[in-house]
Amino acid sequence: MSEQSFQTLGEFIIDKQEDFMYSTGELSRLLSAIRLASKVVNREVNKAGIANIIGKVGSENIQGEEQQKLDVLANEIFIEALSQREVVCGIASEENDDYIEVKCGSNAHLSKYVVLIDPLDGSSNIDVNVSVGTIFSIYRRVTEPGSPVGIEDFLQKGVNQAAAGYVVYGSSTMIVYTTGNGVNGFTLDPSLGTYYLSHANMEFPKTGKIYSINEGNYIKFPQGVKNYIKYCQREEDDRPYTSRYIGSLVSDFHRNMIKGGIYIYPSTSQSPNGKLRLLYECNPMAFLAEQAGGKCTNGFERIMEIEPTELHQRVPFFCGNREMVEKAEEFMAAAAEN
Ligand SMILES: O=P(O)(O)OC[C@H]1O[C@](O)(COP(=O)(O)O)[C@@H](O)[C@@H]1O
Ligand SMILES: [Mg+2]
Ligand SMILES: [Mg+2]
Repeated sequence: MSEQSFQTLGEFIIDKQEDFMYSTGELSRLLSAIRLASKVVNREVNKAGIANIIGKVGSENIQGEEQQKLDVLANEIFIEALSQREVVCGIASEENDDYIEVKCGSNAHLSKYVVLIDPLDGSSNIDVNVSVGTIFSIYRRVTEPGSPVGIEDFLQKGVNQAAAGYVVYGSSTMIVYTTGNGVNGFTLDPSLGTYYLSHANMEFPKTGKIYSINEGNYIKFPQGVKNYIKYCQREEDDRPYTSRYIGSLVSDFHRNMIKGGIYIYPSTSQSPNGKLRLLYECNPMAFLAEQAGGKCTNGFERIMEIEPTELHQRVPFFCGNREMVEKAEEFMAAAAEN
């Protein structure tokens, strides 16, 4: 089938507008702004080695992480694309200490959407040409359109997300997103600069055989996680499972959603809340996982039911095939009893 017979992302966004009774097209324009920004970032990622955008900028973000040049560049590209189109009234990003109130353009403050982004996910892989990503989460504001944006517009439970998704900049570049009606994936044809629907109605396969965790931290893991890893490695039934860990959440999640698996970033003795950020990493991946028939918890409770208290708060993260996450939870509960 030649590409012109595939549905484009632009066509899909318009078609799906009908899913929303009183749609104003605002969410469609917002998704289109993300589509555009992802193409610009894709171009930069592809030529990173020759465009002097490899390496560190020499500054740290609020989480004390050294910022990579591509972290900062991707952040600027997404913020500009979103704020120039009056489609959002506020933006929060991993690379910005505080949220940004979008003022440019006369009507931005009238927009009913806020966006939370991880502009470049998997930063440790940028310099070594391993796939990285972008993660986004979209909410309707809780404050009145026209009034100043407030932190409460961002500190919403994941269950309130209007849409969420990621871009994976890998051997091919894809956008995968949901608006609560299933998960769809689109592949970029760089020669035309067009995304095509290549993965309709994505779902976790019934069973999974892959576990993804940074075993280098094994000694610091909770006993429940150590026991689950041993369970995955035991030679019985359909095990041992295969260990796969890219070190980019987007890429590890994408592979596990297609092949079947579980990704875990647990608490450690050093960081009791693990590493991943609730609002712009865990909630969007949880929305996608649940829409694809999977499950996502902090080892005990549903990620999307966690009440956020801070913009950059971290949570332990267990995400993937439903039965694999439930098995991991069994080990966490059993260890918690001891
Ligand atoms: O190197 P570690 O500790 O295993 O952490 C890897 C994890 O950290 C992350 O890189 C954090 O995301 P950022 O790169 O956006 O900060 C995830 O993508 C990845 O899964
Ligand atoms: Mg990240
Ligand atoms: Mg990041």
